[in-house]
Amino acid sequence: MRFDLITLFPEFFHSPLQSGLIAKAIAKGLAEVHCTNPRDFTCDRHHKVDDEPYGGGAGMVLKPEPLAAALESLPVVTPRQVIYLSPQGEPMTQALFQDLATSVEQLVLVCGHYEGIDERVMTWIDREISLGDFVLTCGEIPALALLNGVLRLRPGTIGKEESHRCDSFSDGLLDYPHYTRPAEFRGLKVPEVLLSGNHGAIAAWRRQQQLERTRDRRPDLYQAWQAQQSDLDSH
Ligand SMILES: Nc1nonc1C(=O)NC1CCNCC1
Repeated sequence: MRFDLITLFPEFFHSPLQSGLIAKAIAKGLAEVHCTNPRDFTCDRHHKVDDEPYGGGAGMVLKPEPLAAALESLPVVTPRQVIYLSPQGEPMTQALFQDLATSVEQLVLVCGHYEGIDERVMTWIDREISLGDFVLTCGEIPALALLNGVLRLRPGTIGKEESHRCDSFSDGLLDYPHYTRPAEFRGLKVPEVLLSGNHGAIAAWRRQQQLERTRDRRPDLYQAWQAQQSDLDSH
């Protein structure tokens, strides 16, 4: 899988792509990551990538020429999607990551800055995606989150030490609590059932924990899960 990051700050990605499972996946050749800086596609002596907004107002807007030139400079690997990261996009979910991990071989991620990009650049964009309903200083953080979440789902990225099982969102519920040695820590004990060796009881306890946590913390997810269950029960 090829990731192309359109970014004014390629150095932002150096460290996070050099550690952990993502670095291992890249080293194993499961993915290649390329950064392209729109500033390299400017023609003026100041290498201008942004300008004042038409219609006035605060802030700056990323100019269309450098972004379009950067996008057009990329090799094309199909199937591909060109994604603009912005708060106006569809929200990132595990289902969206699953979709991208299984449907494309190239992901181009355009990282926004300032007030945003000139709307005419949307001509080159397939999909707008948001990390969440908040505003950051840069689109690189959402781009990194998306790269991480999608590459994690590609075969070979996570081994037996971590399974996609914990993608509890994939079954619509939050994850259950986890414990490891020691059995007692500062007077805090591990739930007895987890020490029982009774795999049926352990599975039932974990499922119950998922349901209770989702009900208490994310009523929106819980409601959707209940609706999904009633659909399944009625078929
Ligand atoms: N939330 C977000 N999901 O994707 N991008 C997001 C974001 O906040 N981008 C910033 C918006 C203001 N300009 C700099 C980039």
